[in-house]
Amino acid sequence: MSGGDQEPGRYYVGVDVGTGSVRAALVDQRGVLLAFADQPINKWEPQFSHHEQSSEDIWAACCVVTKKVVQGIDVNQVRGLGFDATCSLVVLDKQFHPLPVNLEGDSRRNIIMWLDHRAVSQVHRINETQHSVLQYVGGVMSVEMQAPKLLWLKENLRETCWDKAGHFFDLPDFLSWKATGVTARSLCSLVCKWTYSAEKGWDDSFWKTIGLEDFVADNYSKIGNQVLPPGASLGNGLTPEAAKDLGLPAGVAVAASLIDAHAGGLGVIGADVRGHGLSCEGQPVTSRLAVICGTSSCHMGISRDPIFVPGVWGPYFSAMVPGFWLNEGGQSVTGKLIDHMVQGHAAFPELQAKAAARCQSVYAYLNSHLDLIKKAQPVGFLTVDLHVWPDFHGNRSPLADLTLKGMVTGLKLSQDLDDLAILYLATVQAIAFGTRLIIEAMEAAGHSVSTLFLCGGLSKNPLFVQMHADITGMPVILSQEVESVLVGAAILGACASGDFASVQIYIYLFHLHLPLSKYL
Ligand SMILES: Nc1ncnc2c1ncn2[C@@H]1O[C@H](COP(=O)(O)OP(=O)(O)O)[C@@H](O)[C@H]1O
Ligand SMILES: O=C(CO)[C@H](O)[C@H](O)COP(=O)(O)O
Repeated sequence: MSGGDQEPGRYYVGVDVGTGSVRAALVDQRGVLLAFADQPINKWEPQFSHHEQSSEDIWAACCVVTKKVVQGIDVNQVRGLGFDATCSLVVLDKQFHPLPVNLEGDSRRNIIMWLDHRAVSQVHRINETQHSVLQYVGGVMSVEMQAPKLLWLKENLRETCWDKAGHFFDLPDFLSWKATGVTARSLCSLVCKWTYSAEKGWDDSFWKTIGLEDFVADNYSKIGNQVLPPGASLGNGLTPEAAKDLGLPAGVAVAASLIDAHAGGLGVIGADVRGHGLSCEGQPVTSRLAVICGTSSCHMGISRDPIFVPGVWGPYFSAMVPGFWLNEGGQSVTGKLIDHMVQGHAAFPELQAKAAARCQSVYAYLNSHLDLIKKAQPVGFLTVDLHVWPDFHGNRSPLADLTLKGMVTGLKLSQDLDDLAILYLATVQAIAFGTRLIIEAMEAAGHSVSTLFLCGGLSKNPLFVQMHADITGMPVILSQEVESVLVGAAILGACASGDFASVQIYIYLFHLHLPLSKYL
């Protein structure tokens, strides 16, 4: 296998579809990010706990950002394209047209988002079966996975959606289909969200037991009966139509996709830490925990042998790094919770005005305000009387209880900027304690974690990063390239191009050039 000495001028494009926006990056063969673009995407919440998006809207945003990042280069030098996305459920009819996932019959809204909690009754019934596939999702299926959502559609939208549906895609797989016309699914999405086993395939008895025997009868054609490892090249690459949409030549290699958290994990877990005096230098990759922190946080730990951690998703074989088992802990709302607490506070308009006057983000302003009011004390002491329980959207891990709610204790009548700053700090601390609980559960089951590698939007917040280091007692490493999720997506494109033989080899090549910063 030839290594990193490729001829110059080979580019890869990574596209990352998060909850709130779509991002793209142009990356060279050394893993250096050369151009970045982002674009917000629409979200609808027609009822409490119902969260929907539009696949057409998302594809249009993918096209906008891709065109932007390749501006100014010879597009014939783009060798590969990789997508990652949130694990939301996309529904199309037999002719691949969007179908409504809502009672209003609005077919533009054809995606049930990952954080949608409408299928509570369905997931309870699925868990009551105690079917053996549940062992591989931490013992309890999450309402955020696809089986309960599919059952909800069958039970609630039979005529308008279920009977007409021809294709149910995880969003990452929808994007690779849209780009290539190939309906093959990624092993990542099917293993992590659809109960597919990398070793045994689909389990007919599971789908029959939960009342979705329809899939078995048609040999899983609607949910995927061709499965490829992330990074595998799809069909003949970009179709002429998709190529025109994206501003790239037809035939550019397109990779089987990854879920966004997994792309982030791939983007950071192989980081080369040599020469930074870090305790993790020389330790196995299995001692690293990648924490991808955006709207939610996902905690990705890998192992050579399967480890069953109650309340932590997995173990999933080869779903992120080929040949390794993956456990995925998670907190359903982290960035979204911080935004909710800060934006809902009475002093938010004052904060916005003061931050704008200093040309700062509200979070940079709050961090400096905390520095001011803490005086000589460590910042953590500001919250001795104020505590937050962060499960405002249930607990994903390790309690795996969607019924849990959030809580704040220690509130006073005052509602000034100091109160807002301290509430913000307590929220960040609560999230970091949540990460600590997840690590403790993983360690009790057999993982041995020594270092955290953070990425995602929240890793740009120094207070968030510092609290994770303080509260877990572990060093936290950040890649200098903050858009690590996009690096992960570009790794897929590089793999599909054939320039590198495997995802594993490419992780190490890419990371040789990424300087690190650390929090202790
Ligand atoms: N520079 C920053 N400082 C503080 N918080 C940030 C910063 N950038 C993004 N965030 C927070 O990160 C979250 C979004 O992260 P992102 O990775 O973009 O999410 P997603 O992938 O879910 O769309 C938001 O809650 C946002 O407030
Ligand atoms: O369940 C997931 C990963 O397994 C979701 O895709 C994820 O939690 C949503 O990601 P983000 O917070 O980055 O938008």
